[in-house]
Amino acid sequence: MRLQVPSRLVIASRESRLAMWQAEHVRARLSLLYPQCSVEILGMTTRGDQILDRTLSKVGGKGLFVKELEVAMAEGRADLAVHSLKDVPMELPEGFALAAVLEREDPRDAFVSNDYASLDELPAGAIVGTSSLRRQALIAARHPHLVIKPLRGNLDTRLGKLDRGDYAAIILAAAGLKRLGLPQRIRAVLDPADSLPAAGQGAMAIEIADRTDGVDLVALLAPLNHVPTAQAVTAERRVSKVFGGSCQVPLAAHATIDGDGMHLRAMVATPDGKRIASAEVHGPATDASQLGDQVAEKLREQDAVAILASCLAEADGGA
Ligand SMILES: NCc1[nH]cc(CCC(=O)O)c1CC(=O)O
Repeated sequence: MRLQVPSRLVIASRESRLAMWQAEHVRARLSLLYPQCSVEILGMTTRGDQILDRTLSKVGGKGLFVKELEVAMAEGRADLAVHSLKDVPMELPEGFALAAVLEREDPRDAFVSNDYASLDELPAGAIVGTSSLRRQALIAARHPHLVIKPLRGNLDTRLGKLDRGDYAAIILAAAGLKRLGLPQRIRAVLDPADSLPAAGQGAMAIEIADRTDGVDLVALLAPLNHVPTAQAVTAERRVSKVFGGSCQVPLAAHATIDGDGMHLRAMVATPDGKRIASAEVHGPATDASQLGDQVAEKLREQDAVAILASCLAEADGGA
């Protein structure tokens, strides 16, 4: 059966440099696949981009970065949205779906500093910037002598705050720095054994809305879907979903694929890093969701629910 290729496709994207790079990457690949189709990018500002003064977990979480793009699709102003998968809520609203997950970039966290080469080199009291509760908990657990301060904004804003001297070092996703052509800013990549990545970190996803015009976007986007990455992030996001599916808790889930096999590791912690539960499972990559459930079950056996309950209580009290 021949695919019906529309004459025009519009990609909705946030306007940060990273989001635009990602949208342009998808645009270029679709243009190569479907030269007869004009692929355009519609840039837009989201609430998540506007609210820069508060920790994201306190103002509504991940959905803030995707809502406006979904509205554009629902209103027919865009056909697809390109996201950093890490920012996509575990459950999409009715009528939306992820159509493809692209091959993952480096999923690790990166240590960025102008003065120090690694977390181990930082002196007691040094200020480390991150707004991720996961990174905060993991740093606090291993480096209790460091001071963690919130750091928001897009990548350029965050690097600017480091360069201005507000922090001794900051932690960012290696993937974003690499995509923006800034790999030289990475002084050290953190070993996933020490800093287990967030679910979906380093992967891009394409979201679509249900439509009635007969255009099969899932089929059109299929060549961009990278099966091992899709399997890995299915397992990771399953763990996240089991534990509430928000970014309001320190939770990590990271899967690697070797041939047909998957190795899934996951962790939950209190924000101060004093209590950590971690677990891992191995199994067939095709059983991604079940592996996610299994690792979640192991975390539960280590009191994960109580650990997360204590940090949710803290978030409520600290507003
Ligand atoms: N929450 C912000 C965000 N969402 C995706 C990335 C980086 C790229 C990626 O993980 O794909 C970042 C920046 C960061 O965590 O430093």
